[in-house]
Amino acid sequence: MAASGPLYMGFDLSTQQLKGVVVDSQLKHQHEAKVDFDADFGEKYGIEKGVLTNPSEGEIYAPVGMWLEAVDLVLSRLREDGLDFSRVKGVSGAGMQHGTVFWSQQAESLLSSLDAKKSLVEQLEPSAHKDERKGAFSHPDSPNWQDHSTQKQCDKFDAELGSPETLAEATGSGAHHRFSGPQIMRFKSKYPDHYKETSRISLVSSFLASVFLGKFAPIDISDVTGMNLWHIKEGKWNEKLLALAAGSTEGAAELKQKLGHVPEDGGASFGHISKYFVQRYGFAQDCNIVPMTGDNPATILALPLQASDAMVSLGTSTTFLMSTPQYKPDPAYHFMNHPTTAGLYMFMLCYKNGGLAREHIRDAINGNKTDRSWDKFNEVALSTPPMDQRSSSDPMRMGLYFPRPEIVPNVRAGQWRYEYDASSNKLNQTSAEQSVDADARGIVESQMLSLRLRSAALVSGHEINGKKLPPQPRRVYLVGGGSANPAIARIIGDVLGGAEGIYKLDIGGNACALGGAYKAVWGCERRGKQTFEQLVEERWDEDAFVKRVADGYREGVFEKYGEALRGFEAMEKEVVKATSEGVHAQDNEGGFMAPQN
Ligand SMILES: Nc1ncnc2c1ncn2[C@@H]1O[C@H](COP(=O)(O)OP(=O)(O)O)[C@@H](O)[C@H]1O
Ligand SMILES: O=C(CO)[C@@H](O)[C@H](O)COP(=O)(O)O
Repeated sequence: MAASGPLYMGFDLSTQQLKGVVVDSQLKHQHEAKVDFDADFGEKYGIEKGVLTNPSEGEIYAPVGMWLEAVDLVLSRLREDGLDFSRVKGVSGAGMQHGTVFWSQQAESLLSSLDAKKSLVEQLEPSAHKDERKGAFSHPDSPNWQDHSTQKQCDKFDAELGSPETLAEATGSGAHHRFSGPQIMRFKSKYPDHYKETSRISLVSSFLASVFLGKFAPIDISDVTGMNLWHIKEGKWNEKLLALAAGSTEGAAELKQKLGHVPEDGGASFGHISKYFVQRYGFAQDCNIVPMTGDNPATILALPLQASDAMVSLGTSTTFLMSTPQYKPDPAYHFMNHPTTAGLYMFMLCYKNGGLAREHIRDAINGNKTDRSWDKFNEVALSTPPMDQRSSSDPMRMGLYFPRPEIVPNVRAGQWRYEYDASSNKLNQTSAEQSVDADARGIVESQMLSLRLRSAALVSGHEINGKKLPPQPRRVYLVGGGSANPAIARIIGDVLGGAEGIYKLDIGGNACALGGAYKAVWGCERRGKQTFEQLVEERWDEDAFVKRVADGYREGVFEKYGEALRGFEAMEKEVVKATSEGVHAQDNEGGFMAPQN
């Protein structure tokens, strides 16, 4: 018997891939497909790890035409996977946060009159085909979240409302290089003609929603909080910050128009899918486009996350996510609107040196760049003792591994190694002459110590089998490409704890797209005021959807990392101070460093 019943589709347009996941009403996974930008388009667009770079200015960006090609390709791969598009009743998803897309004056008329016999890129971005016709974009590229060209603009954003603290209080974050407000400010001054020609500025998420909708889709209520332009508590654009980005008070009105209205409800359909997709792929005509959100907000929708749970997303970036009713902003981290539930917030830490920095150590351990296996990395990581401390009289060894300039803390690229004696609280910088093998455990410990340090105020104690445990997350859920790695999961449990353990979603590598698909289910099937959490809990199948992959809290080990935290915090302070004073031997601005053995 042919399968029936509605299906829901979620996308994840992130740094290195476009992924699509399809689920049914019961949240069960049905289909998935992906486009890998380097593998599928590396040569054509000249990208590496999904992006183009201009190191002299710290710019990192991606060609929008490539993403359009990816949309057609991922849909054709879903068709090859057997998807019956006529059953798809809702589409939602996510885009990497902060990135902006600049639409031209003729964009909406092009979007609404697409010919189903031709590809999206041919019609919307003809210049990607060396065609001189005007396309739908006033600028061909979208700044990527790894871009770090906006220090000057960030200084102005931090000062505009009085201090980084007041900016964070208003917008949920201090100024960050990648945030859309500082990026738009720089774009306007670098490309004044392109800015003038822009009819609409989308985020990556609302760009993707616009393509499916066939007209401009509004910016999402959660993703808008990654711009440094939205006043979270007032629920509206901050006029002073708009004027700063646009260069004048009159400019603020024009910018507000280019950004458009932001609806409060993350679940209300924007309308039906564009006829291009109905004719080309056979989507149902009444398929709804439900607001697409940022990749991290979508990730927290992939499971019924409780307030005391943490998610660690091991993608290109490493991010730490919690859903919380508390709003306690600070320039060191981010608070964002929850994508579905008013009154909840998403707490986030985001590191630029995540997956690529771990790969960098993996390649050094493997001794060559062609062997991409994680086996040796995992083997040495698990055979190295916590903090590389072989006996209690040895100092702890720790380091910072930043092949690219880092966000948390804001320092330029470099690699530093230290020894820390916890009993005397003494910290010494050591030379880079250490065996690279110790770096496998070292880099994961370093990343996790940073997360533990900064999330300490949000976690609380738990009682397990009548025993009181120190403050830590109840569960840690791992998602993103790196969640497939058991050694990394083990070390994460050692450092972060996790009263009930470390868990992984069944399709953890696709959690973000999955969260997007669940959002589509909620947008289309919610009853009255049913919240996203209520709907997901009602349909959640714990045994099928999540797996416990490692122990969390281990008595003794967790406490040892607690001691290491003091040294880690001091090390970071020393590195930040030294780099800001320019006293720094081993750094390397911009690109990747040569392995240091
Ligand atoms: N077995 C593994 N161990 C560690 N890292 C892995 C493993 N498999 C994939 N990765 C990492 O996952 C990253 C991609 O994750 P993904 O979530 O798909 O990225 P993004 O969403 O940023 O495009 C790669 O950079 C790679 O380093
Ligand atoms: O900048 C951030 C969050 O603030 C990044 O998390 C991006 O949203 C992209 O992440 P990947 O999914 O590509 O790692």
